[in-house]
Amino acid sequence: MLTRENLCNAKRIVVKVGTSTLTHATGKLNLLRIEKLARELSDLANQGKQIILVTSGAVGAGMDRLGLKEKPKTIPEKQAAAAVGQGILLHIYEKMFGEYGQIVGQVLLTRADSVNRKRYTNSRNTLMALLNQGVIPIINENDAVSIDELKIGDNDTLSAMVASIIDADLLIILSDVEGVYTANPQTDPKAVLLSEITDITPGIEELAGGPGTMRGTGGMHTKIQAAKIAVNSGVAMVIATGGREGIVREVLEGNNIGTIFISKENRLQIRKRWLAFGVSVSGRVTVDTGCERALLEGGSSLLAAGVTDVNGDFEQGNTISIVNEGGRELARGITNYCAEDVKKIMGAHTHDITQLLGSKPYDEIIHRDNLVLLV
Ligand SMILES: Nc1ncnc2c1ncn2[C@@H]1O[C@H](COP(=O)(O)OP(=O)(O)O)[C@@H](O)[C@H]1O
Ligand SMILES: N[C@@H](CCC(=O)OP(=O)(O)O)C(=O)O
Repeated sequence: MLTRENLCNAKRIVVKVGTSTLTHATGKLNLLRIEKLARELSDLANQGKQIILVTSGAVGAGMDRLGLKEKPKTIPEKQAAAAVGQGILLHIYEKMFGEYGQIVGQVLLTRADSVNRKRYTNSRNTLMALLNQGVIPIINENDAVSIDELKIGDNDTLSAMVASIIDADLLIILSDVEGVYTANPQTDPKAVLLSEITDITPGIEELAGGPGTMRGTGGMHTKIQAAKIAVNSGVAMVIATGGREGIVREVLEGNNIGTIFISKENRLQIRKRWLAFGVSVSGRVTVDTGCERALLEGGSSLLAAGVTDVNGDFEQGNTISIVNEGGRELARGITNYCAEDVKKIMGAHTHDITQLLGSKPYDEIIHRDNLVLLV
């Protein structure tokens, strides 16, 4: 397990850099910063580390080239900006990494590449092949073509999914803020930096606000969601400022900077990681405390008797979240019943399902084999 003291042992490292770090307040690319990042990551690759860069900035770079002062409002306009900007970004990375003799390869992903298990495995194989040849994959969401339903939507989540897919040791998210504060430091001067988070409780999730600038996308909220994916996949995560030169090296030296999220000791099996994080969540069921205990401590399947509420319009076969009465997400899994049927059978005993629905195709709403615990 990685802690600050042994971060230097991280071998496979995903670094995510946000638009707020890659651009100036003018909206133009911060070339000096990109150059320094390329130099630092190339040097780490020279040391034998396997580095993956997840970069935002396509929409920002495209907006600048197209002379747009505000973020495009319609999806096609945003996609057009991304199409223009992605080329610019890659051209610059290719040039700057090339200065240090480092080969890079562009990989553009969408949710479709993880929803389907074959494509999930294929993405992993491609990335591993690049790493095995000493290439730094440069990843972004394929914004120009991804449709709403199959969008990952933000690169914090994308970077955590990538880290999960390739069994990374560490994910470093570089932003325009030092780490997670007790409140948004841009609006609350009394906010205090949290150095270490061992448990992502609902309280921690509540601290996280939206983006700091109109250039950023998800703010701290998506970074905390990303941390949930990372730690449950056995990947430690650090949020740190991308504004400081040498920041990645400092993190790896174990300096007390930014916020570290300690990963769970047991990495989920790959199928369970795919189930929990590759697929979109289509709805939510709330369970009572007895059911919570049975799931967490008893290794049980989810039965109708423990369900107290249903949200969302999910179908049989969709992935749904199981939350406790305090709203904490306990698990995710593939449901055997659609939302309408769960509403009819919630609170009922298994032997009453036939009477309530006219048939009972399954005893459990989610079978244990198709369920992943997240706490
Ligand atoms: N609790 C918090 N701690 C730190 N930053 C926060 C918090 N809540 C909201 N934020 C905001 O999140 C911003 C970083 O996210 P974002 O603007 O999306 O940047 P990026 O482009 O790096 O993803 C910070 O600048 C800050 O304004
Ligand atoms: N894929 C988009 C970035 C999405 C995103 O999450 O942006 P950010 O919050 O700046 O990391 C782009 O390249 O513009």
